[in-house]
Amino acid sequence: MAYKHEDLSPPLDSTSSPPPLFDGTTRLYVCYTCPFAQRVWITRNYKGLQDKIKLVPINLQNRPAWYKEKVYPENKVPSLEHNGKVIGESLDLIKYMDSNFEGPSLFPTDPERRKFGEELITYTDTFTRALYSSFKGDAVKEADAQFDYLENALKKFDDGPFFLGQFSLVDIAYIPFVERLQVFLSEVFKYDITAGRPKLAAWLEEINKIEAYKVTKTDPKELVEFYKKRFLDQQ
Ligand SMILES: N[C@@H](CCC(=O)N[C@@H](CS)C(=O)NCC(=O)O)C(=O)O
Repeated sequence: MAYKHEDLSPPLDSTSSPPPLFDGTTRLYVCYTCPFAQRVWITRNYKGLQDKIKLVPINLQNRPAWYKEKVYPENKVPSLEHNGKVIGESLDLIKYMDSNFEGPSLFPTDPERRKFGEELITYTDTFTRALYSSFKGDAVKEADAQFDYLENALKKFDDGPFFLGQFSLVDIAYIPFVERLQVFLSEVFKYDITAGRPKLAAWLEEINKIEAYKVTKTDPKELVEFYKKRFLDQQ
């Protein structure tokens, strides 16, 4: 099926009125640069749900008050307004979206693959925490350990370039963070995450061909600047 492109609307800020909440429309609240929101945005796109799930971008720097008050008291993105309820947490949301909406399935039925997939999805928190907390310490050593872990995981099923062979929720859980870490580690630490890791290199090459993901990418220059300020206190 051909990918359905859409125009992205500008983010809503403190001056914007809320959408007509709980009118039966399914809405995915995101921030275009948030890696957690990106997971759910990719899932929506890959399943071809552009017409069924309306994307509502929020400006997190200048947040509309109604978002916390009327939509999601946690005041974070992503969140999904569906069937009169609002739910959050990106890893729960990608599973929820895969199970409750039409479109290609993003999790295999084979028990061995499912078990490994769950393990890898759970590991994303360890992976990101270890790397993000290493930037002021031994970032290279931590990057070696964490990207070796991914390289080994990619060796498990060889009937496709993705973690469970075919493209799945596991790839979606990791790619927003790998996208950011790849540019940041390369720019700041001169560290190439794909050097000596052919599986990871092939994974990135294939994932970058997927339109549903490509349209969600953040400008690498913007990422590096933001990460420098956020993690290295550099202006
Ligand atoms: N555990 C959450 C994390 C979501 C999250 O931290 N999102 C950030 C943006 S990248 C956010 O909304 N931050 C706003 C805030 O914490 O006030 C998930 O997986 O969805």
